Parts: sequence; structure tokens; C-alpha cells
Amino acid sequence: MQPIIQVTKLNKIYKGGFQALDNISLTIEQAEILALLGPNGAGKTTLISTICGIIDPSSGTITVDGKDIISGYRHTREMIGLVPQELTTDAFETVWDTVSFSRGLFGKKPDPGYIEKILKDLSLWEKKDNKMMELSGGMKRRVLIAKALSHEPRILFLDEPTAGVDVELRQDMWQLVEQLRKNGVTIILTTHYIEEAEAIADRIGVIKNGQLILVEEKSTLMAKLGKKQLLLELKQALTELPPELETFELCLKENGRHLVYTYDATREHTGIASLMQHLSQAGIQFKDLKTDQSSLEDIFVSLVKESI
Ligand SMILES: Nc1ncnc2c1ncn2[C@@H]1O[C@H](COP(=O)(O)OP(=O)(O)OP(=O)(O)O)[C@@H](O)[C@H]1O
Repeated sequence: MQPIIQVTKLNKIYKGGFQALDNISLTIEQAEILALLGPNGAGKTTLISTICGIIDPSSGTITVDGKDIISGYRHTREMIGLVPQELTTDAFETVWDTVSFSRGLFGKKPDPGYIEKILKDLSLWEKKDNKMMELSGGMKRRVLIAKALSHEPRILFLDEPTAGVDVELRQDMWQLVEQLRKNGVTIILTTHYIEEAEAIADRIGVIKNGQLILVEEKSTLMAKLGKKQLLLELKQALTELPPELETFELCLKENGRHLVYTYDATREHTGIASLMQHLSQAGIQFKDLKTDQSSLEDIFVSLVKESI
């Protein structure tokens, strides 16, 4: 199957000479959820705005559904819904009107039943006759999503969809994203919340200084770069580590009551069996144990640091 989005050697140099995108190539398959992570100013918004056709590329090509975004503008634009970071809707319009108007902009026939469904899905039905200025910040954000979905796009871009929204709305949003994906919609989101990427993305892309420094399946990334930890709850607290355990990557925590062993779970020999043997020889007993995988946040922080 042809990818739904194909970005090839994309560069963006803003007027004034600032290079915001540096030779980005990226393939996105239909119905996947891709999360773009990266520090402030990394180029995430520039990348999605370029794919959406809002910003012109300086060089490189982008195809959406096999069509070039410049020569096939009408087709590609219709396939895309964009939820921007900021609200630009008329404050005096009602929720119903602004969402219906967005659909009309794409030349789609009115479909009140569909608009009703998305407003209900986004818990906005009760507010349909309210003016935009009468809504809370979180509700306005939901309206942005309703507008982006109004013309039934096959691809949805979400630029920091849950910045500054409460936990409940965040989870509603995640459910909605999952529901859309089940219906075949491809979703690309930018986020600063690593737990968001961890919760919903299939693949993670990391952008830094305009470069895509990594794109990887979330599970592969976590398995490849994630270290594991084995935590042993000791029967008797230790004040220091016995010298015969020096070769292991160990540390004591909780006033010597916890012994933590960090290891690479992808290696054939994790060293756990040998550690157990050494502990037994040293007369160190434990009453409980558990393992922990390092989080995507740990991985992200080390990635961004590494590539400085
Ligand atoms: N119109 C513009 N003219 C010149 N430079 C710009 C313009 N828009 C963005 N930039 C610069 O391009 C870089 C990338 O900005 P962009 O908004 O794409 O980053 P981002 O990764 O989305 O950041 P954030 O996480 O803060 O939203 C920044 O250094 C920004 O100042």
C-alpha cells in the first residue's frame, strides 16, 4: 500500500535566513498515530504546517495520498484536518455555526447529522448554541477539533492538542483519537507531554534543530533504548556495597533497604543470574523483588541531550 504521506528531503528556510527544517524525510502509513516530540522551537509546527500546505517548502517534496501538495493542492487539502495551537475563530459566532461553516469551506454538502455526532463525541452538544466567547479554554479547544473534523478528513494533524487542558479532557481526547484511527484516520500530533506519546502513539519522531533525529516504533524504541532495573527489597539494610559486588551496576536506596540493579534487557546475558549467585555468597538476602522499564521520558531526555 502506498504511504498516506511521503516527505522527501524537505527544507524550510524562513525569510531572514533561519533554517527551521533541515533535510527531513518521513513516511507515514495510513491509520497510524505518529507523535512528534522535540524541544521548543525544534520545528514541529513548521513541519506539520508545511505538510498541510500553510507554509511553502523551500525545497523537497511532499505527497499526500500519492498527490503532490502543491500541484494536487485541492485533493490533498481536502484530505487533511488541522487542529492548530491557537484559536482564531470569531468570538461572536455560535459553536454550531462555526463548525458547520468549516465544513462548507471544503465544499462539502451540509450534513447536520454528522455535525451533531462530532459535537456529541466532543461533549459540546450542550454548548452548540453558545457563542465562542462564552466557552472555557478547554471547550474552545474541543471546538477547534470539531472544526478540523467537520469535513471528514482522512488525516488529522493535532498541534499540541492537550496543552493546558484538564486530565479528563486529555483522556477524552485520547479516546477520540483512538476511535478516529479505528475508522482509518491517520493522526499526527505534536506534544510536549511524553506520557501522551507513550499512551497513544504507534511511532515516535523526535525533532531537534529542524532535523528529524529519530523515527521509531514506540515499542522498538522503548525496548532498544530502555534500560531495565531490578529492585531487591533487602531483609537487612546495608550501609555499603560489599566489594565482591563492585562489578555490577548497583546502587543502594531507601537507607540501604533497597538494592537496585540496572541492566540492558536486550542483551542475552543480563547478569541477573550471576548477581543472584554473588548475593547468596555474600549472605545478602531479600524478601521481595520487582523490575521496572525506563520510561519514554528518560529515553527522550537522553536522546535530546546526546545530540546537542
Ligand atoms: N514565520 C517565521 N519566520 C521566521 N522564523 C520562524 C517563523 N516561524 C517559526 N520560526 C522559527 O522556526 C523555528 C521552529 O519553530 P516551530 O514553531 O516550528 O517550532 P516548534 O517545534 O513547533 O516549537 P514549540 O514546541 O515551541 O511549539 C523557531 O526557531 C521559530 O522561531
